[in-house]
Amino acid sequence: MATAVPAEQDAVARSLPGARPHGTRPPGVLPRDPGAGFDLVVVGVGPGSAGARTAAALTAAALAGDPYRLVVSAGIGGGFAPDAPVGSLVVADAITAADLGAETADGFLPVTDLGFGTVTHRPPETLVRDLTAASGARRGTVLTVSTVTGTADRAALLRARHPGALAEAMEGFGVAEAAAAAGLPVVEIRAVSNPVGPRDRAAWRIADALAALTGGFGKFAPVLGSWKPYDL
Ligand SMILES: O=C(O)c1cccc(C(=O)CC[C@H]2O[C@@H](n3cnc4c(=O)[nH]cnc43)[C@H](O)[C@@H]2O)c1
Repeated sequence: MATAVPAEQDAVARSLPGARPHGTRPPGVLPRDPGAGFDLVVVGVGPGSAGARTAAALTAAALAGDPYRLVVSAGIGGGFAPDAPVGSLVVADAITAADLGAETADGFLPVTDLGFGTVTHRPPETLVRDLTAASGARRGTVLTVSTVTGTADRAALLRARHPGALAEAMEGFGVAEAAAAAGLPVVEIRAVSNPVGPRDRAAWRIADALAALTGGFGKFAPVLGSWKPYDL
């Protein structure tokens, strides 16, 4: 379970009583209580830090002979109005790097158009379906940005480029790249703290979003714990 900051980790952990910080679980110990199958990692803000720290955690677990089977990127995020209001939960059916590419005179080109890499990771459909059914969370694209959107024009441009986008945050694509490199499925879950648009940091409803994250994980945990990758 990768979160950017400790406050997000605490919000998730409140619904996963047996969860532990990454690296503290003795290899091979079978979980006995709900939540005990989850490890928590603070991966920092932004896709670079998130990717590096997630990759390090996945590699360490694999080398210890106790590899992970699913990677979850979770935290607060901005929501595109009116579809993802403040306090709502979004489960990503696509995790897309929104600004990974090149500006040209004719507009933005994703790196895939330049012949490199990928810009979207898709969480397993059955997992997205079961998480949304269990919680009432919305499903849609979650964009990963390196710069928080701060104007209505930029929000409109992102939505035009990504019509399925419900939310933006700063870590999902980095976490997903690390998961893909390790051959693991990934999902991203965001609780909306602010609308994507003109910057008004004072209006971010962080406490409400963290509470929504805690409430959501009470419903997500059984699904995440029992999900089998039969549709990969
Ligand atoms: O100040 C606090 O108490 C606090 C508690 C929890 C989290 C924070 C953060 O500032 C987390 C930054 C984190 O949030 C994501 N985020 C939230 N809104 C947006 C947005 O509109 N656009 C992009 N990212 C957003 C992001 O993933 C950051 O890593 C503070």
